[in-house]
Amino acid sequence: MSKKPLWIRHASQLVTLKGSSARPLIGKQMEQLHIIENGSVWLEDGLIQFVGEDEEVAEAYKDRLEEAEMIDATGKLVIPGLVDPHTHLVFAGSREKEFEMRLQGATYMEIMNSGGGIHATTSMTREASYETLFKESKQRLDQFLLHGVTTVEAKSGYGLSLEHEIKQLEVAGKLNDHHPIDVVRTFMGAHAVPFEYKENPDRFVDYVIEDMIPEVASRKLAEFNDVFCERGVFTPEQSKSILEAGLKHGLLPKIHADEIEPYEGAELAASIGAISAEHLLKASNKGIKALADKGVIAVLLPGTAFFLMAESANGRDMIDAGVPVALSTDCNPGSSPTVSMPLVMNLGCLKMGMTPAEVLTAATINAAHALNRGKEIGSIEKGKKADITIFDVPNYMVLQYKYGVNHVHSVIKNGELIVNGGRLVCNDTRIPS
Ligand SMILES: N=CN[C@@H](CCC(=O)O)C(=O)O
Ligand SMILES: [Zn+2]
Repeated sequence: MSKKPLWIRHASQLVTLKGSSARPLIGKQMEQLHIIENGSVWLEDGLIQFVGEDEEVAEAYKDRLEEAEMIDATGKLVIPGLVDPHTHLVFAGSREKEFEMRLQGATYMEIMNSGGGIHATTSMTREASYETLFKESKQRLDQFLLHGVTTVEAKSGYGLSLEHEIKQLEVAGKLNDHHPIDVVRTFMGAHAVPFEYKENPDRFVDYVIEDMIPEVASRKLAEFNDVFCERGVFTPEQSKSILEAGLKHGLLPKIHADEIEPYEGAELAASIGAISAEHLLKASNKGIKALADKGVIAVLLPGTAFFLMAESANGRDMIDAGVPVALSTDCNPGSSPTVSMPLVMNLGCLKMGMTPAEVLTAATINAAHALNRGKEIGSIEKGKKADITIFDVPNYMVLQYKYGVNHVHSVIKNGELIVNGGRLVCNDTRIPS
């Protein structure tokens, strides 16, 4: 943790998103960014200490101004560090051949059912050593940082056996310990039925419930429990038992729901009290209403829809129905091999009818709530972690308008400048190569 205070000054726009730490923003609230012009923030001891107009901060710290390292944000946009609440960060290998097959007409499920897809990455991840998994995943984390992200979720689910699920979760834990980005772990043993259980999927469900969940929970390897509820993967009944078993062991439920077909996944998320329902491309109106009624956060993944050449989830309708919406990359080797939250925000506007203000809310404070961290991150307010991203654009509208460009100028994590001028400042000994 830096001893010197950091003083960010003269932001053309400082987007604070203040007042939203208790619960995610819904409806019109998602447009209320609480912007300060000529904004300034004082960061010290890893926390945000003071937020205001430049003169206010200068006055408050007038006896200590000389002590601080100053960042001049003139002409720049300053926002809370981006939060990515749905990734499959830890995996080995890549699947570019499947990409080509899909371009030639094969579908995601056809590839998976013929032994590719999640199964292919499971084989590569099982075979990879701990060190290889760490190295490949760490490179992705560096890329996330360069795209302005300061917290990511990481799901397991490419091990599909206790030994290999634990290996993935341990790698994610080590990344959290050694990399500036905070890595929040989700157990997803129910990501697919592995080959060895193909003839008896219910036995695999029992294995997840009786062996995997208790071990993962007792070793505190994850905070959340997720399941791929989709026709041909896990049924709503199987998903329910897996999520209930997790709850009994203190793992909060998340769910991959209604991605390829309508399957009442959103309804299940609401009835079980999941913290979030994710994907939702095919969620029914009834399901969307249930999410709104129960305050379940919809984590939407427009990069996945784009990459699968499918129609995006209807973010506009969900916001209008009162569902709290968050955005995420879904970073994974099959359906969304991207690390770019800025691109995901662009797609939120272009493909889901969300406004530039709504996508910012969805990628910061609402994403923080989807990770049960609304009180610590996601807005620029006194007492929160000093996680901040600075873009080389004068306002938040330009960030969405000039799409396809990485506008990140600086990233500050826990009060330390980690990315400067668009480059990793690699004098940090916590980042092993
Ligand atoms: N849909 C299920 N799981 C991942 C994809 C995993 C993969 O294809 O490797 C997702 O969220 O998109
Ligand atoms: Zn996913």
